Parts: sequence; structure tokens; C-alpha cells
Amino acid sequence: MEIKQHALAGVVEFLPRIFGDARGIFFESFSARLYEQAGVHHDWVQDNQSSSARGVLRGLHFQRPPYAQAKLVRVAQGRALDIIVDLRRDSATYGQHVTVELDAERCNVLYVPIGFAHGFMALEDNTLFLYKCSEYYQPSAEGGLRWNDPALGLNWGVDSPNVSDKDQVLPLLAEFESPF
Ligand SMILES: Cc1cn([C@H]2C[C@H](O)[C@@H](COP(=O)(O)OP(=O)(O)O[C@H]3O[C@@H](C)C(=O)[C@@H](O)[C@H]3O)O2)c(=O)[nH]c1=O
Repeated sequence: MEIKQHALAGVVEFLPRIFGDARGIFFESFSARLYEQAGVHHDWVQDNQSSSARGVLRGLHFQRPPYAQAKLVRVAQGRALDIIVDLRRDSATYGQHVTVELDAERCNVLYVPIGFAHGFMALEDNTLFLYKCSEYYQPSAEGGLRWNDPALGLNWGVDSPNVSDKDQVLPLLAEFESPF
């Protein structure tokens, strides 16, 4: 497995070794031992799955402490543009982001540390998005940021993605006090 450290502290991408043969492919989609060697250690308590049509954008989301979630995100079918924004108040890179394309060919996995807002846009129809969370879903702790806040400078590659009504009215960075 290849481990790629991204520019923002703590953000790691895992590229598993993929074994192909006449039947298809095999790879380890999660290994506590290997991930711990890269400093990623949580008690993963919930697995989520969503399916999205091309152009669907979900995010940017987080849960506030004490229900904050780290996430391990990947795509099992299709492709997605994944963006995470650093909301750690004491971080030198507060407000900055990392963009990673996740796809079902490379089976890459992005670690989203606690303190980041997370969003993704499906680049193909039937994009199957899978992720582990280090804390249970807690609706009262849900928070987010507007996907197209100019202050974030995110490049989603399209002007009018398919965004839920709830996500269209999430706050802007300037209106917002980070809980992290
Ligand atoms: C996230 C979540 C949602 N739900 C329910 C609530 C709601 O009725 C329905 C759809 O929820 P949402 O619209 O919030 O789904 P979605 O927009 O896909 O939310 C997800 O977006 C990505 C970007 C993330 O990072 C995730 O943590 C999560 O926030 O599913 C759960 O039951 N458990 C969960 O863990």
C-alpha cells in the first residue's frame, strides 16, 4: 500500500495494492494495522454508503464536538471529486482545502481528520460512495459550510451541481465560528 501525505497536516491518502487475476480484482479496503502505521487510529463505529448521479454534490458537512467525526472515504463504483476544508482554529492552514479524486479503479481512500468539513461531487452516474466514521450520526450536532463560498475558493469543475436545499443554505465561512 502506498501512503500519500497531503499538504495539510494529518491528511493522508491510502492507495492499496490491487491484485488482479482472471476472476477480477482483490484488495484490502481497510486494515487497522496498516492505517495505524500511518498514524490513523480510531474506533470506527459506523459505515455509510450513498449512491449519486453525476453532478450531485453533497457537503460540506461535519459534526460538532463532542460528536465530531473522522472519516475514511472512498468510491466503490464510479468517480468522485472529494474536497475537505481545514476548520481547526489553531491550524496554520485554517480555511484551506485538499482536493482528491476518488475512483473505483485505484480504490484510493482519503482520511478526513476531525476538524475538517467534507464534501464530494459525483463525476459519474451511479457513483457509490463508502465511508467509515469514528462517531455515530448525531443530527443535533450537524454543521456545514456552503459549497460555493467564494472565500473557500473551491474548484468543483462545474457551475451548477445538483445540491440539496439543505446544503444550499449552509453558512459562509465569514458567518461562522468553527467548533474545532
Ligand atoms: C449522514 C447520515 C444521514 N442519515 C439520514 C438523514 C437524512 O434523512 C438522510 C440523508 O442525509 P444527508 O442529506 O445528510 O446525507 P448526505 O448529504 O449524504 O450526508 C453526508 O454527506 C457527506 C459529504 C459527509 O461527509 C457525511 O458525513 C454526511 O454528512 O440520511 C442517517 O440516518 N445517518 C447518517 O449518518
